[in-house]
Order: sequence, then structure tokens, then C-alpha cells
Amino acid sequence: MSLADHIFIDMCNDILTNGTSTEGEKVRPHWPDGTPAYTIKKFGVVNRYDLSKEFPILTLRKTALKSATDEMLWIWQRKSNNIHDLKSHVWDEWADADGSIGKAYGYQMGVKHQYKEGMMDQVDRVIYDLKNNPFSRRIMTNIYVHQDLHEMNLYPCAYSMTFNVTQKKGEDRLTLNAILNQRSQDVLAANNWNVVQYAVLVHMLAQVCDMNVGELVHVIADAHIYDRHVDAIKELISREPFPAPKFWLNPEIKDFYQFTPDDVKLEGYQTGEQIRDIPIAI
Ligand SMILES: Nc1nc(=O)c2c([nH]1)NC[C@@H]1CN(c3ccc(C(=O)N[C@@H](CCC(=O)O)C(=O)O)cc3)CN21
Ligand SMILES: O=c1ccn([C@H]2C[C@H](O)[C@@H](COP(=O)(O)O)O2)c(=O)[nH]1
Repeated sequence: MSLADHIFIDMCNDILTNGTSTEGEKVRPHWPDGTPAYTIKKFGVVNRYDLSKEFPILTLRKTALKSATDEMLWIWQRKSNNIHDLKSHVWDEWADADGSIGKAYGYQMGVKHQYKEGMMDQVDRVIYDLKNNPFSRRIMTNIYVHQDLHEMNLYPCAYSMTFNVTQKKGEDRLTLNAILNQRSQDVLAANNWNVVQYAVLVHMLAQVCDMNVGELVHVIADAHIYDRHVDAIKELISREPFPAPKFWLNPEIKDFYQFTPDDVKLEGYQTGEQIRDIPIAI
């Protein structure tokens, strides 16, 4: 079984067994019919994925690698906040009449800041430091910008990446690790979607900075299973997982801004049946 399946099954069992229910609490999200969307939640879940061993994609059901990569590139590379620049429709409910999700995600990544070396946005700052100052402990992004929260249609969930480079004994190349900080996680709809996105990002940054991939540590403050997802989760984690597929990233690309979703592929991706029409809490 793949390591990602193992971690996912353990996390779901932990939430279902040891989590607390939000039923009766004053909750913001609701189902499209207006009913409050309650959850079973666990505070402070930490999952570690060793990207040098396996690509952390679920085999229990298919995760849409190309759509997930496209959304990550929408934020980190195209730095857009408009759904017209995104191939999937996962953000449609949060966009205004012009397609904007407000000053969230890609908008924040595109904001230039003054540094000693000049004006840069957060993505270029990360790439600059990984290339020029890889052992710095200050390589991180943060898109949870309080002054702009009132202009975001949904507050950022996966809001910060901290990059950390290690020099392993006997290896010429440096190793790139990262921590993804997430304040809120819809386990069925988006846990593996988010893990895959940031695993792809670490692979891409490592390649353009001539490094090996190391660990991705996913820190989740509120890991929850929505009430209408509980049965689907129970069925999903009772399935028999498959071995992890092999991840391929186009080795020709050496500039982060040249990657497209066609530059990522999986070999031997065997999965369980897809769960169709997962309801999404709004
Ligand atoms: N309640 C909630 N859960 C979320 O996961 C979520 C939000 N809201 N709000 C904004 C974004 C949108 N995200 C989403 C929404 C839907 C899917 C989803 O339905 N994924 C499909 C595949 C979609 C495709 O193939 O393009 C899936 O089967 O997982 C994924 C991420 C994550 N976010
Ligand atoms: O990348 C994402 C974006 C959103 N989510 C989920 C997490 C929550 O279920 C909702 C957001 O609701 P809040 O009340 O703002 O926490 O969206 C996700 O898992 N991953």
C-alpha cells in the first residue's frame, strides 16, 4: 500500500474515533440547501511525507493530479485570483460576477514587497533564497494577510510554506524540505488534493534549484470530516489500497515559470473507484 494511503487511513480513523463534533455550534459553512455543515474534527494533525521515497498520492480513490497542479500553478506561478485563469471549477462558488475570489491566494503571491535586494513577490523571494542563500531559516511564504481579509471571499486555508534545506552526508546535492501550514482542512474533498499540490511544488522548486526532494510536513490545525461525508469516508478507508505510482516531472524544465500541468505525470496509477458528486460545504 502507498504511504499516503496509510497516513490518510490513520488520520481518518483518528478523527472518527477521537475527534469532537461541532453539532449545535454556531458554524459558518452550510450545505447548498442552507443546512449548517457540521463536522467531526481533530485539532493539530501532523502528517509527514518523505517525497524521496514515494509520491504521496492516494490510491484509495483517484486524485486529479493535473487539476490539482493547475490550481497550485494558478496561485504560485500565474498568481491569479480569477477563476477564468483556472481550468477546474472548484472555486466557482467563491467567485464574484467578474470571476474574482478577491484578494486571496494568487493575488497575495503577486504582491511585490521591498527587500534589501530590491522589489520581489513572495514566490520570487523563495526562489532567490533557495538559489543564493539555501541554508537560511527565513525562507517562507504567508498569504494570511489580515489587512486584506475583508476583501477575500474565503480566507486562505493552506496559508504558509516554510522551506528548509539540508545537506545530507555523502550527497553532493542539497535536499529541499518544506512545511505546509493549513488552518482548516476538508479531509474528503481536499486533503490529498492539497498534499499532492504542495508535493508537486516541492518537486518543481527542487528541480529548478538543482536539489533533491526531501520531506513535506503537513500541519493541519482543524482537520475535519463533514457530516455528509462520514459514510463516504468510512467506505473509502475500508478499501484495499494499491502500491504508489511513480511520479514524473519533465526534467527539461529549469525555470519555475515554464512548468505546465503537462509536465507532471504518473506511471502505474492504479486506484479504487471514484466517489462521484461529493457535496461541498459553502
Ligand atoms: N468545503 C470546502 N472544501 C474544500 O475543499 C474547499 C472549499 N470548501 N472551498 C474552496 C476550495 C475548493 N476546493 C476544492 C473543491 C472541490 C474539489 C473537488 O471536488 N475535487 C474533485 C476533483 C475535481 C477535478 O477533477 O477537477 C474530487 O473528486 O476530489 C477539490 C477542491 C478546496 N476548497
Ligand atoms: O485548499 C483548501 C481550501 C479550502 N479547504 C476547506 C477547509 C474548510 O472545510 C473550508 C473553508 O472553511 P473555513 O470556515 O474558512 O475554514 O474549505 C480545504 O480543505 N483546502
